[in-house]
Amino acid sequence: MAEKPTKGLADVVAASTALSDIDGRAGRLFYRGYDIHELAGNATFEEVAHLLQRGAPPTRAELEAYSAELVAGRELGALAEANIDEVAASQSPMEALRTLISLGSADDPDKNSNEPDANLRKAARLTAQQAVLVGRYHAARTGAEAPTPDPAQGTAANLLLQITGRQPSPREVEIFDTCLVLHADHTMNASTFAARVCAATLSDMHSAVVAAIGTLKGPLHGGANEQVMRTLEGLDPAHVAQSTRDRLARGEKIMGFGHRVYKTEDPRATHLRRMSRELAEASGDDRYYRMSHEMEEVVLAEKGLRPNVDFYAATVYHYLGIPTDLFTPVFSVSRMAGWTAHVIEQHADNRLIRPDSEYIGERDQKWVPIAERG
Ligand SMILES: CC(=O)SCCNC(=O)CCNC(=O)[C@H](O)C(C)(C)COP(=O)(O)OP(=O)(O)OC[C@H]1O[C@@H](n2cnc3c(N)ncnc32)[C@H](O)[C@@H]1OP(=O)(O)O
Ligand SMILES: O=C([O-])CC(=O)C(=O)O
Repeated sequence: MAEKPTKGLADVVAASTALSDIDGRAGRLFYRGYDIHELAGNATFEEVAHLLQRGAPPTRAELEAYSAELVAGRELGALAEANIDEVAASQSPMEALRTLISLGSADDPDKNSNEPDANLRKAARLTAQQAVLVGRYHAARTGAEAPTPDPAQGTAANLLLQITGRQPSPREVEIFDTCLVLHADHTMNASTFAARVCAATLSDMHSAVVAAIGTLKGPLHGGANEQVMRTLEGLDPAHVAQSTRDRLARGEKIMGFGHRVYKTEDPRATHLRRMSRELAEASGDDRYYRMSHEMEEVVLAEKGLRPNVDFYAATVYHYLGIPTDLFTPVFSVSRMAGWTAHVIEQHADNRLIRPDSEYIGERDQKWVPIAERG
């Protein structure tokens, strides 16, 4: 008989990885051995994507070559290009990304190969395309002309320009770049696990990231950042504490709090809180930052729960001028670096992922033909 399952696979080690590591008690996160506190504000998203996908921080020449690959990879395939308007008109942002990445596989020159070189090329293209797709989707649904990506600028500057339609300040780009760095990988989170399960059948990288996008979309995972903003927008600033207490008393979950692995502060939240405060002060309207801070104090006092990565990311994105329903898509742009790196890692040392289940249904049933069932 199968063992009792651990609900939600909590504490089950499902894979070996050299990509990221978490010390949940100490509140520490590492990408390939580099502390997130060292990377935040010092490394660019492109450097981190290279680190994850290609195994080491790039030299200057490697970064130039990788950046050129990303620029070339911004070109969408013909099928995605032909359908973007229709998809934008009929699908929400995360649905649309799931569809458009799936369509994009049709035109990917490496679509039929899981070989290491093909996977590296696809990882770069998918990372570049996810950012372009978010900007193009937003332009298509608003009827605006998407600003042409500037080949001299990186992912953060271009994506902010594409979404907001205005040239961001250098500090805004730095902050957004740090957000992308902070969200790039996170051990066996649900979307990465989904990607690895798919890849482990020896399916292709596009299929794996489509599974991951669908998984990130849920409000218990990446979808929480959008819900955080909707909560803040729906709150009366004068009653944040009472309303939060009331919701907790009713047994409701407060989005952006709690984590399966961290038992103390999520180290990414430390940076996001600081950046949220900076942007709030610079904006001249720090209402949402103050409300967030008040919520944080109440949830800690009442439930002992701390903010996760999604909590202060919401107000950072808001102050950067990103529409609320693009918060999770922005997360997916960054996490594409991690998902693709995990697919590469899975394919390099593969075994089918097929756990067991505990059967809790009826046994020894006798089949009654439909004519006798009434
Ligand atoms: C990028 C990311 O994915 S970060 C996570 C984003 N998700 C969210 O912010 C959604 C809100 N948070 C949650 O739902 C959870 O904390 C999760 C999904 C992140 C982790 O889930 P789990 O590890 O399964 O914890 P679980 O949901 O069992 O919670 C344990 C207890 O804390 C409570 N709890 C956990 N999170 C919250 C919360 N945000 N608000 C209120 N109570 C909470 C649960 O109700 C449960 O209480 P109980 O034991 O009295 O029933
Ligand atoms: O690790 C998790 O379960 C969720 C998370 O914080 C992430 O994916 O960044």
